[in-house]
Amino acid sequence: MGKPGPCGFVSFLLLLPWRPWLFQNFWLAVWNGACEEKIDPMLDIDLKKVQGDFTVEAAFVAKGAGVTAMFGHSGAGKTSIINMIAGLSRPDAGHIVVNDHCVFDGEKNVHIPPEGRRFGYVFQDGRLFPHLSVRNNLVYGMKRVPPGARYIEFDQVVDLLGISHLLKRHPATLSGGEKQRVAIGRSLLTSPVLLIMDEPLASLDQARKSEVLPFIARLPRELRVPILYVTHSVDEILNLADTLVFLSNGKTLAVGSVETVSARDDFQRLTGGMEAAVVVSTRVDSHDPGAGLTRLEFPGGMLSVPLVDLPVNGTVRARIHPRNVGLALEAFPRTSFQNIFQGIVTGINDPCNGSLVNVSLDIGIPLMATITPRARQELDLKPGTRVHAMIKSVSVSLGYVAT
Ligand SMILES: Nc1ncnc2c1ncn2[C@@H]1O[C@H](COP(=O)(O)OP(=O)(O)OP(=O)(O)O)[C@@H](O)[C@H]1O
Repeated sequence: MGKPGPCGFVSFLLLLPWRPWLFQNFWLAVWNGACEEKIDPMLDIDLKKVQGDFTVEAAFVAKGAGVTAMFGHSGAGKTSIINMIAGLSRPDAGHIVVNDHCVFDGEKNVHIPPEGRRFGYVFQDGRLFPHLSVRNNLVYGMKRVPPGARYIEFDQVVDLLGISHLLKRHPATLSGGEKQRVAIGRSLLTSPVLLIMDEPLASLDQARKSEVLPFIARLPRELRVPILYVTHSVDEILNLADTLVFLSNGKTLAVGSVETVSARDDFQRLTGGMEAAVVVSTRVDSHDPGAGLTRLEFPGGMLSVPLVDLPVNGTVRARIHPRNVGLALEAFPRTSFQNIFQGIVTGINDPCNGSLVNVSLDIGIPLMATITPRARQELDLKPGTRVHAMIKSVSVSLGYVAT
């Protein structure tokens, strides 16, 4: 995100020789409910702040211990919102309630300072202490948490993140992915009520990203810690997010499931038109090793995909790219395509490289297909034309997808 965020300040806070009693006092204020308690939503955010020419007016509610991803163009207001949630800047109005603890309420003049919010942070660059071993980096924050307020244990975190073999090493000897896993562990061991992850994978190459993603995906379910995740990456959103908050010009344009929000035209435009994809939540129905296929069930039908190593009944997100969808006016009696569905054309766009055709399948899901202008002309496609959509391939988010 490129600008000073909570990171510098939090590193500074971590280095302060804090007194445990001071910590405890802040926490008691939080736990005792400094303002009216609200039950149920895990994250209930409503913020208004005018900063120069830019106004933030954002609100969203995310329930359950899942991953809430904030996504928006550069300058959409993600850092501004994170800074307010972290307590580094004070909103003009609104409220911030996390896990039924109110840390800001404009009307009641409640503003818990950052160090009293019990939030954990993970940033793009792990910010480990270079002079400390991995073990000592991990226990650094944990030692400052009163035992009664700890709900995450050392062994649990080390096992979950697969870092037991690294404990004696120093940060300089770790790979980028290992450093990030240790940084996540250090934050978790402060037993945070909310983990804020600000582009935590942005500095890693694709291989390292794929290494760390599954670990992040396990956190909400195995440790019951809610995560607020800021990213520019659609892949990370599709693999991790339960709730997607889509921001533009300081406002929340949409809040909801990844499937719903990512299907919006404005989201598709921002994420690159032809690279956009339809996302379908599915359940592993069965495997057929002989045929090399796995069958994924979704409300309305089945998708066959190349064999995936996932347990039956596991949930996965299937992502269907427009470039992998072909359209025909008639059914092919003999075809190698495994996934053919009937539907109706609902709209046609003309991006530079071809036509993007929106189709509403009879089984109730939308689909997009890329076809050449010539194919469009030959098929005489227009809204209302009935078509057979052939899905050539489906990307499956393996194993670590949020549910
Ligand atoms: N203190 C401030 N005073 C005035 N304007 C500000 C201030 N802080 C941020 N802005 C403006 O608010 C807008 C949103 O900035 P913000 O950093 O929150 O966006 P962002 O979504 O995090 O962007 P990026 O992804 O590029 O990091 C920008 O136009 C920025 O210039």
